[in-house]
Amino acid sequence: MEPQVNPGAGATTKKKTAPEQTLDERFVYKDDDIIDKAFDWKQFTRLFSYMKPYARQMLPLVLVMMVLGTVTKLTVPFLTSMAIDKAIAPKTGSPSLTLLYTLTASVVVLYLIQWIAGIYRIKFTNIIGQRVIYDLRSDLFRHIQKLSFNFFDKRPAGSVLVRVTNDINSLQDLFTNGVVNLMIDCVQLVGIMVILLFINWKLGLAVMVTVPIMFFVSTKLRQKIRIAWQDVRMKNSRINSHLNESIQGIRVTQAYTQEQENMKYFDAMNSESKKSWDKASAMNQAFGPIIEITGGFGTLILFWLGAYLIQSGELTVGFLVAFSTYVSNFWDPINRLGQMYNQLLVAMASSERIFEYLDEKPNVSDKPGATPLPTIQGDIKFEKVIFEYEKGRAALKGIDLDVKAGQSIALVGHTGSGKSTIINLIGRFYDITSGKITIDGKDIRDVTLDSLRGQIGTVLQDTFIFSGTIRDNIRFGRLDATDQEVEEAAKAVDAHDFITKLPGGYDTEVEERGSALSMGQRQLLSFARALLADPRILILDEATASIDTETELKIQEALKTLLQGRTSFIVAHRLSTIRHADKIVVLDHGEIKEEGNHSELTARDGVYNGLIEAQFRFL
Ligand SMILES: Nc1ncnc2c1ncn2[C@@H]1O[C@H](COP(=O)(O)OP(=O)(O)OP(=O)(O)O)[C@@H](O)[C@H]1O
Repeated sequence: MEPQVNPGAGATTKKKTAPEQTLDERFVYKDDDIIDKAFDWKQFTRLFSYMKPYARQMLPLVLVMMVLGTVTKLTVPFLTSMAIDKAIAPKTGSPSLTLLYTLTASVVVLYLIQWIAGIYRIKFTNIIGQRVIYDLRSDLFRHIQKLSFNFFDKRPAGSVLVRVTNDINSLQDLFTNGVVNLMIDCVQLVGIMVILLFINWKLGLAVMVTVPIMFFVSTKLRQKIRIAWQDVRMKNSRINSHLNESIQGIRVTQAYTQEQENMKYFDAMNSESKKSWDKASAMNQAFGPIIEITGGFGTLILFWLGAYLIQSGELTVGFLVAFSTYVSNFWDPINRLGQMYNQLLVAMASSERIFEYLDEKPNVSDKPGATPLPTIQGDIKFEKVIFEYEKGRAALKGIDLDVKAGQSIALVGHTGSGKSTIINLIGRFYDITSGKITIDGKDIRDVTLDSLRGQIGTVLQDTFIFSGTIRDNIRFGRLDATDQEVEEAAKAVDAHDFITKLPGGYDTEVEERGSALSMGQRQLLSFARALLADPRILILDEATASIDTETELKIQEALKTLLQGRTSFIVAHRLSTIRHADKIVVLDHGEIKEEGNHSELTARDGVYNGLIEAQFRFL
């Protein structure tokens, strides 16, 4: 059977065994594109409010250039008609070469002005466009950075990326060319209409009969073309998602020899993309001839009626030539207006997606009147804390915990028992559903987020290394730290040795996510980073991956340095860490089952003992 690609979100969820499953059921990518979107004034004004800061300064210049360009353009056919009627074939008297030269020279000057006005118009509009896009992109990035974990839980990174890149880019055209072209076309259209009616109203009206037809054809057909191209974009976006996933998961794919299977799906998507591209491009090709035929119909009327009017003496040959030039200048703006309208609708869809993110409120934020948290001593208390990621499914079911300043707490429990949830709540990355968490007696919801998180150091299991130098990565803990402080922190956690052995020492550039460093090295770097930040509370999600004994010992020593004098919560995976903790909290399905230090808990022969036995029986 031909593999089918998924029709987007909402693909069947019926349970099937693997052999029955089609590829479209295996890979489900949420389609992010709004295919068709009606024009919305409110959104349009909001979008254009981004132009406001630059409009006063730049728009008058653009308008002057635009008027200059249009007036010169519309004057040329008039001079041509004069050249024919007055200089080349005058009704009375002989042809005048002097007049012809003068008119030709004037036309050259007009073209020159038109050209210069065009250059400056494009320059100024580009400046406006680029600044608007810059502001929009910054706003969106600034806002996304403030959004809560909850927002990112629900959205794949790819879809967020597409909004910051593709959707913003699709507005670029509108701001750089679209708006100004729209104004130029409107001015030109009105100008030409007035001139046509002025030269000969009968001929003018006759030619304009084709305008509504032309406008209708142009708008309708363009709409179809736009939807076809949107479809192409959507198919390509699915290819991107699959590509992204395939590259990220390439190690697993190769380890399980799933390359063929992935290829089949990719081929199916690729051919769907090609099909939709063929369709869109065929429509595009049909557009030109249809517009030309409609235009030809207008020209036919023009020459047929024009010839008649010349015979009856109501029109001169020169004016007929000028008329035909105006008419051909007439189709372009009409044609472009249809295009512009469609461009506007595409922009509407993009801006809707951008504004949806901009309007998204972080669900964890400073409450009105929140005060900065004074320097923390380190007492932490959980009182009857209940937390649900999703309504009705409690991840923590009434946690009571009393931690004294300087104590180290090891959180243990089976997978999914709520260990990571507890540490996420201390930094208020999620707000609790009910109960209370206090630090030094202050409810963490009453203090500002910055002052709270600024005093908590976090070391996650999957240490995130940013692209940049080793030094930059350590300094991420405290941006104003001196080079010496960076090195002291590295020495304290025993990372100095391996860093100095790297080709560039502290200035070695690490690739994105630090893939060139070993797990243990990355851990040590993150310890140095946390030590530099010198937080009163330390949260540590211990790495699960096993490392060699030597590094293990180094990490244990580094950990001791790091934990000294701080209140710490460790999601512990190593027996040595657990043993040294002041208090071990054993979690089970979101509840605390046991609490105490290692010797107390082992003496009890309860859940802890069973857990230790199951996890560390190989030790
Ligand atoms: N972002 C999330 N959205 C919805 N549910 C979540 C989310 N994160 C965790 N959960 C659920 O909350 C419960 C507790 O998860 P948590 O990550 O705290 O467990 P854990 O003890 O840290 O597990 P592990 O040892 O595997 O890391 C689990 O049932 C999990 O499915």
